[in-house]
Amino acid sequence: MLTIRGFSKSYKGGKKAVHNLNLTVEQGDIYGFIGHNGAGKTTTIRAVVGVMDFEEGEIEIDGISMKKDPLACKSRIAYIPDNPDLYDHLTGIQYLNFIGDLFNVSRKDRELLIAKYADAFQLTPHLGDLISGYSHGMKQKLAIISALIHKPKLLVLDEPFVGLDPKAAHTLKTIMAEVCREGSAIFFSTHVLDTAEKLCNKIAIIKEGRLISEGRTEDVKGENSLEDVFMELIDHG
Ligand SMILES: Nc1ncnc2c1ncn2[C@@H]1O[C@H](COP(=O)(O)OP(=O)(O)OP(=O)(O)O)[C@@H](O)[C@H]1O
Repeated sequence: MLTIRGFSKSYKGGKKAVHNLNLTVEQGDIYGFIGHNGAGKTTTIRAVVGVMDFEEGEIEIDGISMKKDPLACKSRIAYIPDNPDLYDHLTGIQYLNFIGDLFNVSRKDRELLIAKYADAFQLTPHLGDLISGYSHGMKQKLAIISALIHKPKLLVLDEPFVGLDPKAAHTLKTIMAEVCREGSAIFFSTHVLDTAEKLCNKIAIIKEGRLISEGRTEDVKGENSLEDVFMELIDHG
């Protein structure tokens, strides 16, 4: 579903943020991408979803090259950045309908899925309110619902648990597992190692722009906790 081959990125005037990164996310995977602040997670994610140009390497979504056919790639992706910037002058439901229109979601599917996910995130009573009046967590929930209603093949989330209350975080974990069982794939960054350990079937650890461990969660962590392995690799890897 997602293949990254030999991806490198340098920012203008800056050092190399990511070096020769290779990884593969398959259908049904919940793939956790972890690393210290400044390790290169957001840089990689922005290239994967096609909002940042890159010169070195290849990124494919569902077998399609992001460089050659970015529109076809983006139609298969939903991306939730760490600080979603939504349209403040729309109400929640207007925003969801706007996204539904963009992705050609049928009226029937739209109504069913909005009702399902807005209820799960307890956002239904607020869908008629302007987004400008939403809290950070409510905006995060709305962004997540907007991503789910068009049933993306690949869901890419940057720090999705930041700003969510414990109930909403639990709801999101349940939904992430459900959509992957139904055939989507998820690639997400997180600093919440407990959650990554429990939720992800695959993990990649990035340090200073280089992958230092990658694979099935049980192979990456062995008999240890993911936190212990992460600390060891970050300090001595
Ligand atoms: N627009 C930019 N211009 C120059 N350098 C940048 C830019 N964005 C990121 N960087 C640098 O690239 C490196 C990787 O940053 P990135 O945002 O990808 O890290 P991250 O792993 O997402 O970190 P965090 O966990 O803090 O969000 C850092 O050294 C950062 O300073």
